[in-house]
Amino acid sequence: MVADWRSDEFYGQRREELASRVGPRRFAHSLGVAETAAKLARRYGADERAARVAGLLHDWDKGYDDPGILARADELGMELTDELAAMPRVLHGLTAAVALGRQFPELPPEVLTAVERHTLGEVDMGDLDMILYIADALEPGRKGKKVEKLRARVDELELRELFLEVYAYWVQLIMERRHPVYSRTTEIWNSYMPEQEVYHAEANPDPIPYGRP
Ligand SMILES: Nc1ncnc2c1ncn2[C@@H]1O[C@H](COP(=O)(O)OP(=O)(O)O)[C@@H](O)[C@H]1O
Repeated sequence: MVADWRSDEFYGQRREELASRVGPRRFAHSLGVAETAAKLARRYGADERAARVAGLLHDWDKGYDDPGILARADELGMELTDELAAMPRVLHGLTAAVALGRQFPELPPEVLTAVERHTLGEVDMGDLDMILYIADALEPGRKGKKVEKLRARVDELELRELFLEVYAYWVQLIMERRHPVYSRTTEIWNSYMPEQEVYHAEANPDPIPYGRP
């Protein structure tokens, strides 16, 4: 009998399983993400337990190597686009969401969706989706000046603004590392941008009269 997903027992059991699914560094990262997500949930008025559980589980499938994660997606009956099949590093959240949903059907859809979206993001992300995305980037194990700057902005920014700061930082990092960028990244980014005011050129107040000799 599986314990209620909100219980400490459920958390403890998944935590133990996770320790055997990923290496010690990834395990420590997952615990850091869980705690950071819970803090962000408190700060932004979201469900703390859901955030902590999503943080713990987000890298559930990160232990697979590239051929392994492709086989995992296949076993789960997932149909991948050619593009995603060529980017195995981004698949672990997608497979984990499907696998966890089947193994623990009592997990709420918001938790599974947040796990699914934690790497690539998506248009129209919910609060928990954004919280997990941010926590993954800002947990205490992530080092660097930019990460520290972003962490310092948690108190100051609304959730959506903080998410956009972190998303922009990640996309920039991917480009700096000369990695391919997922083709929907621009669509996702643009979906959060306000409608641009259409620029109307002013009529030139001093036009050169057309046809002057
Ligand atoms: N929009 C994107 N396009 C291509 N690759 C991406 C994109 N977003 C994240 N990635 C890559 O996916 C991999 C896994 O990301 P993620 O799970 O967020 O990071 P981590 O493994 O460091 O926790 C990383 O190599 C990251 O650079």
